Amino acid sequence: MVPAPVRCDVTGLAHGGAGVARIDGRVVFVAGALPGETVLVQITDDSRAAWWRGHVLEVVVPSPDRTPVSCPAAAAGAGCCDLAFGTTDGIRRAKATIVADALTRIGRVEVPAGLVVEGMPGGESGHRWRIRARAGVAADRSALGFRTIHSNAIVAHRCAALTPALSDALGTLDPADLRAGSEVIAVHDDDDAVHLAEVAGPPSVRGGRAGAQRRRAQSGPPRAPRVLLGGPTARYRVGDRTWELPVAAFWQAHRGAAEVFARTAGRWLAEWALDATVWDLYGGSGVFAGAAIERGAGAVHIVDTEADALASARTTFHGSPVHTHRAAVSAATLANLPAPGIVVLDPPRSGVGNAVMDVITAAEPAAIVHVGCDPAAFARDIGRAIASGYRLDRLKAYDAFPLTHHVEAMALLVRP
Ligand SMILES: C[S@@+](CC[C@H](N)C(=O)[O-])C[C@H]1O[C@@H](n2cnc3c(N)ncnc32)[C@H](O)[C@@H]1O
Repeated sequence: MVPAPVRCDVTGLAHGGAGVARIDGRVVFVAGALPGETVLVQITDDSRAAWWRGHVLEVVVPSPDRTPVSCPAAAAGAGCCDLAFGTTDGIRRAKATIVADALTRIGRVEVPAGLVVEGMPGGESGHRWRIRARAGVAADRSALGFRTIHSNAIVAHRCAALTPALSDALGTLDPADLRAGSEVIAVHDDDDAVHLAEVAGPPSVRGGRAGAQRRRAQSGPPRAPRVLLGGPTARYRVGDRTWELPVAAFWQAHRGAAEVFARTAGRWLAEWALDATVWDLYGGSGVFAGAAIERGAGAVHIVDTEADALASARTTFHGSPVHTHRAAVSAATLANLPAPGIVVLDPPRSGVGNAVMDVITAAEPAAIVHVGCDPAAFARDIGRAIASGYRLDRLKAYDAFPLTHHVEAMALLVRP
């Protein structure tokens, strides 16, 4: 039986973007709610004893930070911009609380007072973003657009996070020319060029392994990216340095992100960088390697699993003391590197993990910079380093994914 709607007060925002409320002492994560609001909630998942999930049916008392939904695709149900119904300042305040709470609760870290989530150059939406976005192709190839939350249905509205040029380019595609289960990667690069490429969508959308095999037999999604517009590679710049990368390869989504993160890391590391050996772990094409080289590093070792990113780094850093290692970051990989003076970590959402953090702290670099896009994993890693004797010297958080619940945090850890 569907539970009756419940009225409740929302006290905070959880990592993941849902409002946090309590019903009879039980935590309820409420999608579509902002801190400070009173809402009528439809419970959608009451299967656990500790917490439930629900979504807003009606806002009874709105937060002063509530706005009309600023992303047309999100307003139509797409999962792209999940917090496009809040003011920039209000959402940033909530994200700062999420980062600080994670550090305190999970990392057991004393967080400096007044942590703010800083804005990025280029504004909150559309205009002048360098963005890499994925749009899905409907199973019956009738539509191209963004997937709705919790379903594979497609919403063919513009997403506010995309540059107008990207939205316009996506609008020129005829989904009937694409393959069912595909996704389109859209990139607006630093030459102002727009690139679109068709790639295979995630297995859940394609129907799992069996579905993928069946569709491949019926000319399913392409195995390698298929260029639809522009070229196979995109060009990105940080300072005077240029990278050329396949369109589907990783690059920071926000136009300002690579520059801002590299500048912050470079400033933080200046004290130790001269002639230092630097590990740039999860280093991709070497954005942080560039910051270290600029500060006079003696040698930089980039470790990453992606061949394309490392090939691009070798071209960009030709003639510089930058070495690439195609491997998963692990105790075994790190054992083969020369001892570091500095370590930079920019892992995927899962973070670094205790085992690798222990290897890094045991190598006793003077400074560690951690860049994390998942507050919980970031907090766990920072807490682990502090438990091994490091001190949190600097902490920053950036609104690198405006209109969404995502946030990027950076920490400098030093050996006292
Ligand atoms: C958040 S990106 C950062 C890339 C780079 N620092 C940048 O700013 O462009 C994370 C990187 O980790 C890499 N990666 C993911 N899992 C990995 C693993 N287990 N070992 C090494 N690299 C990994 C990905 O290929 C990706 O390049």
